[in-house]
Amino acid sequence: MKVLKFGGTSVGSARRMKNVVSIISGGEPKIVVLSAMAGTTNSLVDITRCFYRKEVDEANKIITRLEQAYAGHIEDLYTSVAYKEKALELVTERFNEIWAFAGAPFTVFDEKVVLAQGELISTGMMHLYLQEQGMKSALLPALDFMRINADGEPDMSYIEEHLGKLLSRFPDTDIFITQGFICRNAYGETDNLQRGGSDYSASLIGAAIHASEIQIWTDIDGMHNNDPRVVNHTAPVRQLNFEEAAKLAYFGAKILHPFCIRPAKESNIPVRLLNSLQPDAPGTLISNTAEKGRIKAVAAKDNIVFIKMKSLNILPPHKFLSTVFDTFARYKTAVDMVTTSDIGISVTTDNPEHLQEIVGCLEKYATISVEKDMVIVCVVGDLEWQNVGFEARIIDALKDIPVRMISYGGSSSNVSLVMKSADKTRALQALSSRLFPKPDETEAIGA
Ligand SMILES: Nc1ncnc2c1ncn2[C@@H]1O[C@H](COP(=O)(O)OP(=O)(O)O)[C@@H](O)[C@H]1O
Ligand SMILES: N[C@@H](CC(=O)OP(=O)(O)O)C(=O)O
Repeated sequence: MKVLKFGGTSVGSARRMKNVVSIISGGEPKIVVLSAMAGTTNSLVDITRCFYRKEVDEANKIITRLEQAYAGHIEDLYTSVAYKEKALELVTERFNEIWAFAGAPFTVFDEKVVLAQGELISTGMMHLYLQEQGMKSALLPALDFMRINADGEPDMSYIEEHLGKLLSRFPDTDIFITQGFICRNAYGETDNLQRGGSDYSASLIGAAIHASEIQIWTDIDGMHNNDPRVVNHTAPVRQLNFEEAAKLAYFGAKILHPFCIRPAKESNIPVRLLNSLQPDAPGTLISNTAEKGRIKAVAAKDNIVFIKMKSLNILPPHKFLSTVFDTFARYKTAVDMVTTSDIGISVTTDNPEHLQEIVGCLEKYATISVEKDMVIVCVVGDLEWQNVGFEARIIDALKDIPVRMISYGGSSSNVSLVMKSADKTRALQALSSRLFPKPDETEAIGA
């Protein structure tokens, strides 16, 4: 069985939904994971903000606009009056759930319920459309099997058991539709896997059912060798190993959710990134096959804070390092990159929530400077240290750009560099020109 995930852009209109149906019809049995229609979750986030601020009129406006948009989608998607009515009933029920919060005290639990509506609507609409087309499908409610534990980690044994039971109820069905993104937490409340989390849902489902392949269908022909929103003439990378893909996702390649690779890697299930607008394009295959000696791609992670700590020599060097890391750990603040010297340590984080407290604790032992609006630019590929030359090419590409910190050696699949956000575009373009000189192929190291 395969798992096919279609993102918000792939189900973003009636036409796009019909296109998804042409992709999922026929072939072997599959679980189809859908995101909310494009823009819906952002609108739901806006609605929750209004609810928190008690801006009922503004919330009403956004809800009404969204509800009208769905009325239009229903008109475009279904042919018969009977199915249009059924769909309208389904969508109205979901919107009533949202309306019920207007004007009432609003909590974080309510927020999760509002955010869940987008995926509940898109999957309900798809299921009805398949019925109208005479195609047999089953709707698997993600809230009945997708669960995270008290630490926010997926509860794999629960997912396996409950998904298995649900699937066994439909022995003659080949198309199963389910929601991405949404789940229940350890207390049984509606929760989610964080923004963009439908990829993660697909990968967890794939691992739970030991799928033969996980396909992530989006609006671009696979992972490109640089961010296509920033750089012109990027090209798809045909093959990545799990580690390279995980690094790119973690360091900002938006096409994949950062957590999505781990379950697939642990179960050794290939992940294919495909374009729902060009279903025959080969896309990118992510597996444990490594291609030797190639720089594969560049990605950038925004909103990074750079923290430089110069020791006041109050603590011995070994104690200084452990005190720094203990302090970050106490405030549950992960660091992305670290460099040390004889007198100090520099780190980066994407989580500034407790930065003031952390700096307050460490100021007794170090002179600290904090720089915001930084970016991590990450070059990914087979960068084994014996493959001489790759560092020189990266540094050469960035020769005109001030680089705040460089990190290599923690893994041999990436070199990461910290710089100001204002220099990101220039840096990504320079790296593309130097590392991938031709638009349709990546360059071998040393070539
Ligand atoms: N390295 C990259 N390769 C491909 N796409 C990328 C990359 N970096 C950023 N993107 C962006 O990711 C987008 C697809 O991800 P996303 O918007 O989450 O899709 P979906 O709506 O299908 O979930 C692409 O349209 C592209 O602009
Ligand atoms: N709808 C959710 C989950 C998701 O993964 O969406 P997409 O696949 O469109 O990035 C979000 O917008 O965060």
